[in-house]
Amino acid sequence: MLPLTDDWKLWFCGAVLSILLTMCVQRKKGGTKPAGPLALPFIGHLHLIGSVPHRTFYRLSQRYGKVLLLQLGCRQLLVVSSASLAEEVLKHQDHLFGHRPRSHFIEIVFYRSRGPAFMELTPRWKSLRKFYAQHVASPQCIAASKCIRNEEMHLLLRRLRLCTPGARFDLRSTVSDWMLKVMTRVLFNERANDREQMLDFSEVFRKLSDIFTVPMVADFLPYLRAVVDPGGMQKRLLREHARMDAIMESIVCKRLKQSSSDPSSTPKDVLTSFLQFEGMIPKNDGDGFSGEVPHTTPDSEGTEAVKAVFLELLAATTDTTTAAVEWAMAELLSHKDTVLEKLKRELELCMDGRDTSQVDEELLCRLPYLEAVMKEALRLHPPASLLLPHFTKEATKVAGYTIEANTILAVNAWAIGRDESVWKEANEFKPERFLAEGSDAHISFEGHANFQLLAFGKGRRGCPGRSLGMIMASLFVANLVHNFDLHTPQVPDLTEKMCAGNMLANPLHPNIYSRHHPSTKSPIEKYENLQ
Ligand code: HEM
Repeated sequence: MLPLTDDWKLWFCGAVLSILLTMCVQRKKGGTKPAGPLALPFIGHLHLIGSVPHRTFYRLSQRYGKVLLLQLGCRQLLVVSSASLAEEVLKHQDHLFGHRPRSHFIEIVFYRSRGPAFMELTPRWKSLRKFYAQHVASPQCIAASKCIRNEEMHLLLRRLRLCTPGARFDLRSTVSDWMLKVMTRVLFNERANDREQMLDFSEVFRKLSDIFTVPMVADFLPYLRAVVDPGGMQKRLLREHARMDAIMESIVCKRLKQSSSDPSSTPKDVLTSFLQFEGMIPKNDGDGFSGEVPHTTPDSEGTEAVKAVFLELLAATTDTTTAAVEWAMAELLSHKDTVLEKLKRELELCMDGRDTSQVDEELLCRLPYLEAVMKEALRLHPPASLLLPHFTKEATKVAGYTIEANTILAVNAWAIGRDESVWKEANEFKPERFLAEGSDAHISFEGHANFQLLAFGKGRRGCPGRSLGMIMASLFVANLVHNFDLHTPQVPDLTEKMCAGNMLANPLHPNIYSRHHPSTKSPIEKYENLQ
């Protein structure tokens, strides 16, 4: 090595000093990049994430500010934790942050991101969103599928009434099975687990959801993909995906066959509308089927797109709505003498004089306290606590900080819902805040304002199934509360766990007692012809 002359030593020290000085000045000014903890070589901040990332990000944001920039292996993650910053990225810069990052799990399970939720902002995404708006989540479609939800609720109530008084019941699987049955009927006119090919549906679906919990090493450290597969995750993923693919394939093929052999018997459901939308079966103009009948059998690319869309719709619906019900019930059982009693009274008043104890969907609009309870549960416990990941392909500025191209964005909806500068008694469960006379009566999930309430996201990537999700979750809670007394030996433990969404770490298993409503008959008669 060459010996350093005194001149060089002086130059060297001067250079180091000026770099340090610049760093200090930049830090003082806020710098051009958001502040963050020290990153380790290769893994960056991966070791800090922990099992409940929204809480880790919340803690880090308390220390480093509401804009955080983390290095997760080879990927940069920007986390924002205030309503005004959420507005900046989801409204003013929605055109940039509206993309989704690629993920190994998503690529496999959703057929190379061919459903809209994980697709980039392309014309195809736009037309799929339009399809959803018209054929899945429009008020007309929701009204048309109301009878399915009421029927399935009737069957569930009948089954639960047969439980031995005081039996422990598994709330989470009961809700998620119900959601899955409702949605498989709404989407493709089949009940999960009803026919032979559908037998394993719930089981495979749940296994895939569980795998979703585990962050894939491949996403952050792709160079380890070939050598590391913790817990055999990759193998399990491929196995369960193959099973789910076989089930979805049988559903799509059965429908295609039915439509070509006997078009008039084709059910009028979302699957038929989608196959028509894709040009895979002829359109029904009301007087029978018309238009070009495709002469070729759809290729695997065609059926893959259909499977991706339907699997994604089931995933988007089931876990989120199940989590919403579970959190609402956990909070109600934690506030038995106050909120739960008040909700029971509201339901009793609304149901008074009716000849059934089943709360039908059309009554939900007459239950403002129930709506406030559901909103409050979603404020404190948004099932997608960091929304779905957003992504910018272009460099930009957020709150004055420079954000590089190809940065992933997480919006901490959980932290924003508990921000004390926005919400009074932010950590308390107080549904009254959302009632007409309450302090937050004007805040709603709809529209392009109120970025402090983000359980359904906002902007172009905001949830298209918001109304349907709220209806299904509210219907479930209303019927459970009105028809049963649920007891837990202790106040429920509200510790969180990231499963397919933000859920209770210790699922509720309350003791169930059927409530008798002397003035009403059991909720059987109206749906008596059901199985
Ligand atoms: C309580 C129930 C639900 C909750 C809490 C919920 C929440 C969310 C959230 C947070 C997002 C991501 C928003 C973003 O990244 O900015 C989302 C996206 C989505 N949700 Fe929901 N959701 C629920 C129910 C539903 C239902 C019932 C459907 C089906 C109709 C649905 C379909 C979707 C789809 C397709 C997307 C992706 C949208 C896109 O990327 O373009 N969700 N949902």
